[in-house]
Amino acid sequence: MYGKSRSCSNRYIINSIKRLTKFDLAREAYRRSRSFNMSLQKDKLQYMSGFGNEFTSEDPRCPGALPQGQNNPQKCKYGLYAEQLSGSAFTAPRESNVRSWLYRIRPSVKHNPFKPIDNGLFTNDWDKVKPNPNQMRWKPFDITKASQKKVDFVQGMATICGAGDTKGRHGLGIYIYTCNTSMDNKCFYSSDGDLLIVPQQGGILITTEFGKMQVDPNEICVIQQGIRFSVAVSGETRGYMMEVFDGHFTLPNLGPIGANGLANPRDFLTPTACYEDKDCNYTVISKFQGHLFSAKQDHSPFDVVAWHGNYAPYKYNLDNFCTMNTVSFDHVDPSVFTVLTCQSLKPGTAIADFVIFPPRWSVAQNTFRPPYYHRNCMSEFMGLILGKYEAKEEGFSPGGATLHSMMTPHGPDAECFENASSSDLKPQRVADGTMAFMFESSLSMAVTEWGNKTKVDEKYYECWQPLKKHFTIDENDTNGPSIAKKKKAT
Ligand SMILES: O=C(O)Cc1cc(O)ccc1O
Ligand SMILES: [Fe+2]
Repeated sequence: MYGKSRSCSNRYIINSIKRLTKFDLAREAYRRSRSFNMSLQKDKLQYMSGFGNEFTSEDPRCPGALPQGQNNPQKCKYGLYAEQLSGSAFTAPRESNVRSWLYRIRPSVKHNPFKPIDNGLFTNDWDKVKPNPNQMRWKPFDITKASQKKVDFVQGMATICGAGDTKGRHGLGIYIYTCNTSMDNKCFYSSDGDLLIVPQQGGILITTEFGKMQVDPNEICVIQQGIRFSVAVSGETRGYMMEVFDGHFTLPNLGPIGANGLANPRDFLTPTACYEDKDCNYTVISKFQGHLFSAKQDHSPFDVVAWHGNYAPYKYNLDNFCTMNTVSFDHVDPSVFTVLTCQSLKPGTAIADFVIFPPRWSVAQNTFRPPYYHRNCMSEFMGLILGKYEAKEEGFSPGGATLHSMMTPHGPDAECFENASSSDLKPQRVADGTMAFMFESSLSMAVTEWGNKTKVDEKYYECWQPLKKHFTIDENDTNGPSIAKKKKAT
C-alpha cells in the first residue's frame, strides 16, 4: 500500500528497487532525504506565521500524513508513530495549555541509556560561587578558531550567570555560546526549560523536530523544553542564550497601547515539517537537572513527517518590533521595549523579560534622553548584537555583556551624561545601526566561576568616576532652595 503511493517518495523509491540489500535501501533513503534537505537553502525555508497558534504541518513528500479528526489512530498513515510532546500539565488552563502531536518514523523512546558526560563550562550550579554585587562588564567573548580546535554549539556553551533551581522548576540561566563547527549527527535538548537564543555573530541553521529555521544576527528564536535541535554554522559563531525553568515565553500585555504594537504576533515564524530518514550512529545530548547526558541511537531524531499543535519553536526578526515611546517628556522605562516575557506567579513580575533597544526616533522635551540612573529590584543582564549602546558608547562592545545586579547602581557613563545634559533636543534618530538587548529578571543572579574570570573588564567602574558634582545654589534664584530664600528675607 505504502509503496504504491506516490505520496511518500522515500518508500516509493525503496520499494521500486526491491533487490537491493537492507544497507543499500537505508543508504538510498538517506541520500534522498539528504539531497532534499540540502536543497532547502536558507532563503527557501518555509515558515508559518503567528504566535502560539494551533499549527498543522506536513512534509510535502508525504501528503495526508496528519491524521484527520483524531490524534492517535490505530495505524498512522505511512507507518508513522504518533507521539505527544507536552509543554504544560495536561490539566493546565486552556490559555496556557500547550502540546504538540508528532508523526514520526520512530518514536523518541528508541535510544540507548543516557550516560553523564562532562559539562564543560555549562553549569546550573551557581550556589557555590561567592556573591559579587559589583557592576560587571565583559569584553567580547573569544571564539576558538577551527584550525585550533573544532567546537560545536553544545561544546561551546558556557554559563555566565543564573539563579534558581532546575528541580524546583524556578529560575533562569544565562549562557554564552561560541562555536566554529556544525553539530554532526548530534542533537541537544533541555529537559529543564525553554531556550531563547540570540545570535550575535554568524547565522545558525537550526534543525528541529518541527522543521528548520535559519536564525541570523538581529533575529532570535525560542526552542522550548524537550524539543531536540541541532545547530549548523558556517564559520566563527557567537551568541547569547537564556533558559527559563518556570514556564514559557509569552507576548507582554499591551494595556492602553491597544491591540497592536511592540512584537506583533504575525511576525513570529514557526518552521514547517521536514523529515530526514537517516539510519546512522546518532548522539542525543540531554540537559537534565543542570547536567549533560549523552545517549546513542541508530537514527536521526529529525524524522517527524507531520505535526500539529501549539507547542513549537519559533523565530522573530527584531527589525519587526514596533517601538513605543514618549512623544512628550521623560525617559520611559525600558519595559516598553519588551519582546517576550516569562512571567512569575507575582503579577506583572517576570522570571525574565527579553527587552531590546531598537533603532528609533527619539522625541522628548526638556528631558535627559538616555537611560536614567537606576537601582533596580530586578537583575539586568545586557548584551550587544551590533553597534554601540547609547548609555556607554565606549567599552561595551558587540559580543560582550554587562550585568547590573539587584540594587546595584548603574546608568550612563560620565561622557554620556555630560553630552546628553546639554544636547539640542530636536527629534533625532537614536540607535541606528545598533541592537542592544536586556535579559531582565526578578531573580537575584549569581555569576559563575567562568563568568568571574573570563573577559571581565576590571575597569568598568571607572566609567562613572569622572561624574562631576554639579550642585550649586544660586542665591538670586527666586525658585531656588528655601535656605537661599530665607537668607534673602532676613
Ligand atoms: O542601560 C541599562 O542598564 C538599562 C536601562 C535602560 C533604560 O532605558 C532605562 C533604565 C535602564 O536601567
Ligand atoms: Fe536599569
